[in-house]
Amino acid sequence: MLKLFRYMQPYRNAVLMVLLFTFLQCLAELYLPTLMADIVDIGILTGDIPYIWRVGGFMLLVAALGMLCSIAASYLAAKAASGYGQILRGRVFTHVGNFTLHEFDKLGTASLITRTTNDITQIQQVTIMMLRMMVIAPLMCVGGIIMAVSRDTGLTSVLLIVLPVLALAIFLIAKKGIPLFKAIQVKIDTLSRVVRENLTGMRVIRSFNRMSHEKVRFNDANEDLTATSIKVNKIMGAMMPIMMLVMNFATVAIVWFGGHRINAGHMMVGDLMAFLQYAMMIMFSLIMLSVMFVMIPRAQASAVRIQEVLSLVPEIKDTDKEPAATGQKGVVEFEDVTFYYPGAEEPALSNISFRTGPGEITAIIGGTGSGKSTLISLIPRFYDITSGRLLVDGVDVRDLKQEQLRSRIGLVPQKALLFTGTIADNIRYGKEDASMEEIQHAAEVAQAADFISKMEGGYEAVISQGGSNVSGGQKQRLSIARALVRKPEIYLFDDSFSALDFKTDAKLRAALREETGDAAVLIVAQRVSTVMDADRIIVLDEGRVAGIGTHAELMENSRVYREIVASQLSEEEIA
Ligand SMILES: Nc1ncnc2c1ncn2[C@@H]1O[C@H](COP(=O)(O)OP(=O)(O)OP(=O)(O)O)[C@@H](O)[C@H]1O
Repeated sequence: MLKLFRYMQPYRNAVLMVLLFTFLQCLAELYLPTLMADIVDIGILTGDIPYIWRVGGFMLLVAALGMLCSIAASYLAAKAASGYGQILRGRVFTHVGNFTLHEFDKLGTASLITRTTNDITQIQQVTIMMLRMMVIAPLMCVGGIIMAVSRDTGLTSVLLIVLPVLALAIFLIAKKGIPLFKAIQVKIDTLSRVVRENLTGMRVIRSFNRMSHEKVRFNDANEDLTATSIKVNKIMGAMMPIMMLVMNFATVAIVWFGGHRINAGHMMVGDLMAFLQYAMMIMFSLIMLSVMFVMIPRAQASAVRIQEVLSLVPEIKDTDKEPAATGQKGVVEFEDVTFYYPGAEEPALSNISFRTGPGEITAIIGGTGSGKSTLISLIPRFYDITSGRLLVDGVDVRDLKQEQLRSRIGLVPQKALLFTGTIADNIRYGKEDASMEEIQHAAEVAQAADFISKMEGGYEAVISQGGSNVSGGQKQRLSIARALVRKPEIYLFDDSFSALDFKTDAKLRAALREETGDAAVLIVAQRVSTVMDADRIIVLDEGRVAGIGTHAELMENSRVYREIVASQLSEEEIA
């Protein structure tokens, strides 16, 4: 947690002010019982009314100052902790933005969401408490002991018995509670994962009638979290009565022994009253310390999870080099590229070599799991290749800044994803400053203009979360328009025509050929009809190139390609 505190730097002054105000508040509170003892022992016993008024007035002043310090400290602590939370959230969000897909896989999306929200809130709340209690508890404890001893040394023997008992009780409670607090965080992760899968997979769950199964899964996670929370609350609930019991015993003991000492003339009534208050302060400060010892490990568990995210170094880093201009545009070259997914034993791609130039369409076809999407994801450097060379415009992709590289690419992913906002906003996502004409043109080429004009509001029609109010094919066409509006040098279509009917698919490809001009186009497809007129077709089989050439060439030389064609033609004929 201390490591994370460095992000509090901008609030350093506020923190110092909190510590100062809290310190002053403690001094005021420690002074009050002494003033009260003076009123009783001097003012009341001698009947000195002006003295009572004078010291009483001073007491009010000290109390008011203490209160003002307390308010100021609370306000500044809340402000500093909230700002700290904001900074932490921002840091985590930005850092996660640099992650490669591998790091996402490692931590899990659900866990990353919990870490950015719940864990940081936890740290934020504990920081508010810590800022205040860190000063109050030790100061009240030590100050209280000094003041109590100064009032009556004889009575302190009661404290010598009570305080160790209290400390032991606190230790036992904390020992039981701390592991449970750590467990809670992990259980919240599990619950959010179940909720997330349920909400995103609602259609599948319903269509397979798995509602009851999912309910059981949710209930298990929910009950597990509840059971642990109840356990923690039981322990915390027991803490207060135990503390109160010890404190009440201490009060009785102090009054009893104090009474005897007053009778014997060793002590005055005011001193006993002040002593009682100091004893309370000491005990309360111990309780405060115990709360801190319980809360800090809890926040510590959260801090470790945040630190884990922040210390994860993205595998793909930007180069410092400025690549020499090659004069090439719209060229992608694979030179003997082999790629293993992190931790995988078998390569997903082996010895891939091909070159696609400006104005050329290269299609990639192959069975499921043959490595088509993997090949496409290497070009924008979602993953780094294991061996060989991958060149874009004649430069190794590792020698280009990621932003530089990606600004040349228009990617249409396999799973079309839209963002909440209007249709125009979603297309403009590809090019921030796109004019309305450019947006409309992109939509026309993507064969989306027709259905957009039929929607209420046209380009201003609102897309709901995740694009649930448009069909799969419409979603695909909008994500194609988003890539087109960018006018990139390299188009990557990852199985982006699968949800389109044959007619729309053909119309779209014809329009694309005109639109893409000098750009390199890579199309991953399952349908032979989609790839037939490409300049080059790469047939992938279990991560290896099983043939490269035009449709006619492959029909002659490639057994795998002929098998794919044969299987699809017969399927279409059957249909
Ligand atoms: N994130 C990943 N981590 C580890 N292995 C992966 C990952 N993604 C894909 N793979 C593996 O890599 C291989 C190629 O997957 P890829 O998604 O590239 O196939 P594909 O040809 O695009 O398949 P499809 O047509 O079904 O989309 C598969 O065996 C798959 O299990």
